[in-house]
Amino acid sequence: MAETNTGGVPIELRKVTKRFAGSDEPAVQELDLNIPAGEIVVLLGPSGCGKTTTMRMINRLDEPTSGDILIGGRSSRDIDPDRLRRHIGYVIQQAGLFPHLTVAANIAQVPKMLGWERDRIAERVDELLTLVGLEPETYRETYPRRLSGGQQQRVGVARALAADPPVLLMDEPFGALDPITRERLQDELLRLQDDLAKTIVFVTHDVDEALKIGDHIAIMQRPGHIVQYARPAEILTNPASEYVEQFLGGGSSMRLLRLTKVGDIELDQAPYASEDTDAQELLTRLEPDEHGYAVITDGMRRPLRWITPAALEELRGPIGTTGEPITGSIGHRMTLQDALETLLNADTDYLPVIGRRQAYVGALSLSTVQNAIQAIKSRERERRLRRGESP
Ligand SMILES: Nc1ncnc2c1ncn2[C@@H]1O[C@H](COP(=O)(O)OP(=O)(O)OP(=O)(O)O)[C@@H](O)[C@H]1O
Repeated sequence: MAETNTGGVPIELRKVTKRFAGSDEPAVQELDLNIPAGEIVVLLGPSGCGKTTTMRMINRLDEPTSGDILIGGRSSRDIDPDRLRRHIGYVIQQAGLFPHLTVAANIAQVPKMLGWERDRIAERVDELLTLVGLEPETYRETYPRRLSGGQQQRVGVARALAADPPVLLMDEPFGALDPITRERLQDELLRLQDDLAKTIVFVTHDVDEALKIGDHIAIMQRPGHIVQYARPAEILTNPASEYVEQFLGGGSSMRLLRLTKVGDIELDQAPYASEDTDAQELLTRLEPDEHGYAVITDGMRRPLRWITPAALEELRGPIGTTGEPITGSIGHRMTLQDALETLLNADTDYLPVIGRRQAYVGALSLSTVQNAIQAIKSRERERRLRRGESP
């Protein structure tokens, strides 16, 4: 897998303008954009705002009318276009696979152009098929028409990654897929990116896709310029203009539930203690706290049991194995939405939240989530008030 571990390079667009012959307004106008190495940057905006043109200028499928594009610090004008495209993977809607070539031959295109040995290519094809979740034995010799849309898209991603390019351009890659396949491929792209750390420019006009996939999002407006460039949470809580707000549409609170990680909200700090803690000592910590329970943990602070004040009152000496076993937990990286779902299906009204190495970091109940939602809403209200709009 050594070859799939090359990280990305930064891309910088400096006052890039593109005018197509015969059009009055430019497709892209004096666009500045810094794309950090190893990040996914999403270009988001309505049809015709210049997303695709911006992307096509990065690999020189379109040439800028003016301005400069630096890739890894080098002006793209100084790089031969063919060479440039071999170092930039490109994934488009409906994959764009060659129908008369097998899956393996489709993936092998760039390595072949680079003159790789047959064995090396074959090995790479199998490695990539596995990477994108397709069994090489089954799919290697298949033709694209026999694959589902999702499978074709996976092959498209494998093909783009073939020569391990530092940059991937993805133009609405999941646009033609059904919602379930689309979500699955988004998840897999994020999982892949955890290992590969490519610089990815991703075009979409789907707000939810952008919020989920992007490390940063550039919201574009016609004619071809950026109105806000920020992290997803910042865009939701602090849209730069009414245009951005309208483009995002309603439901920002629900979106924040999907975006916010459990570890980022204020958790219920129920006290915890190990089994050898004196029961009466733990009781003194519990009462003034107004918490109805404490968490008993092992030596690594992993949660074992719940214990109530009533149970502690009966006890003298160490707590030992008293208490009710904890049957579930919530990971600190879970989204609030998933945590809510887990809570609603749990046997208890609260669940421990575990952080690194499964250590207890706090507890979550419906009211903790409700408080977090309220905090999000009041931030939104404040923002509207500041702008002089009615709350
Ligand atoms: N080859 C071309 N010749 C002339 N005009 C073009 C060409 N390509 C794009 N345009 C124009 O440039 C503008 C931006 O187009 P572009 O495809 O970049 O937008 P987009 O945001 O990607 O839109 P969509 O979401 O519909 O793909 C549009 O007005 C489009 O008509």
